[in-house]
Amino acid sequence: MTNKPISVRKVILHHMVMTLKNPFTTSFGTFLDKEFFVIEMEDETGASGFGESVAFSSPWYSEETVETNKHIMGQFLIPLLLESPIEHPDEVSIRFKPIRRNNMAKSALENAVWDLYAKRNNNPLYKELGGVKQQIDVGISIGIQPTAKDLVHVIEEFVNEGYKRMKVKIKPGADYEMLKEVRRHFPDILLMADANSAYTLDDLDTLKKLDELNLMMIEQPLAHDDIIDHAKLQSVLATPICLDESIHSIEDARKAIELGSCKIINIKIGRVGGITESKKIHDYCSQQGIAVWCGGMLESGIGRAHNIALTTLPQFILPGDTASSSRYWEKDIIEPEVFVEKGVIHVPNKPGIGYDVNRQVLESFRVDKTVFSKKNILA
Ligand SMILES: O=C(O)CCC(=O)c1ccccc1C(=O)O
Ligand SMILES: [Mg+2]
Repeated sequence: MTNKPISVRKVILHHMVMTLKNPFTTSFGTFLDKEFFVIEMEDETGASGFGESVAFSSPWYSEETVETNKHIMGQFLIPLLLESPIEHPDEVSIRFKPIRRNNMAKSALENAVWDLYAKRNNNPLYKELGGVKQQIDVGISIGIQPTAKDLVHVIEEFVNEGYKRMKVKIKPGADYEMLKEVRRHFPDILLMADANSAYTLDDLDTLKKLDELNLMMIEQPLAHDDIIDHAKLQSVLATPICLDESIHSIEDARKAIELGSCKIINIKIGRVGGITESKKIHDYCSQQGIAVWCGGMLESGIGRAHNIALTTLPQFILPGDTASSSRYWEKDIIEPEVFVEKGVIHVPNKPGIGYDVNRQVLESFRVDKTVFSKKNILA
């Protein structure tokens, strides 16, 4: 396609705070709102690309936070982008290599470059990525509920809305009995559990009992940085293990697969440092016959749009966590909002991420704004 290199002229960090429609409880605690950055990146033609940082306000899921993202982007990554033109988005992760880890900060900026690149080519992002699906299947992730009865009630609602797969957060004390009740009410739904690292091998008896419930998978039962104990656990469980927190790169994926630590991988663009790395993991899993799906980080519409584009790749065999905007937000910052119909999202065919940013709504949830340009960086 085209190929003038992209000269990034300006990067704007829109610091956002959006209130979740419903509190979301994991094994670590309850979220009431989401704080993040919308990255707006302007090139030499005045075109803009958008990305979203997915780190949370506190470092419970990984070590990154909103504040560390700002520090790393502002002090280290943005200067590397303003320094010289970019031929292709795949170069961004190479340019960022001297900076260790901080994958969510890297991903937020790389995703904006991908959007900009696709827009300059007048092509939908999913086509730039080699996506093949016009529609994608989605499931939903359900926070820990006070009682089994509440959980059954919530699931019933989402079954009726047509979501293709129900994922339930679990933790010790809110696991087997609750899921058993769900299974009793819904013998046939695609059901899985996500522990966010709440167990150890000392909990083997509880984890083995979950095998009775015909779960599609159990996501990240053990430590966030482990692949060894997961391999031990997988060898005695019938239920497939899916890794989330433990996988930060294609190298991590390779090692986990070689060890037998999991049978499924949840790819989150932010966790692995961007779309380029996500594609590498996807391609590797495809060769190895490992199914993947796209996880979520309670994103606004911009992050959601990138997830949708990625999910059009063929090895995204299992429904992901990218539910409709209205599941999370009274009003999303994109136009149109992400809409799930009978468990399916129809992939937009407009250039770039395929959704427009609603400036008015964006500004209404913005608490701060920082502008980086060649001038103020190099001065
Ligand atoms: O609906 C979503 O965006 C995903 C919900 C979810 O499960 C989740 C939300 C926040 C942090 C981690 C996770 C996870 O997948 O572990
Ligand atoms: Mg998870």
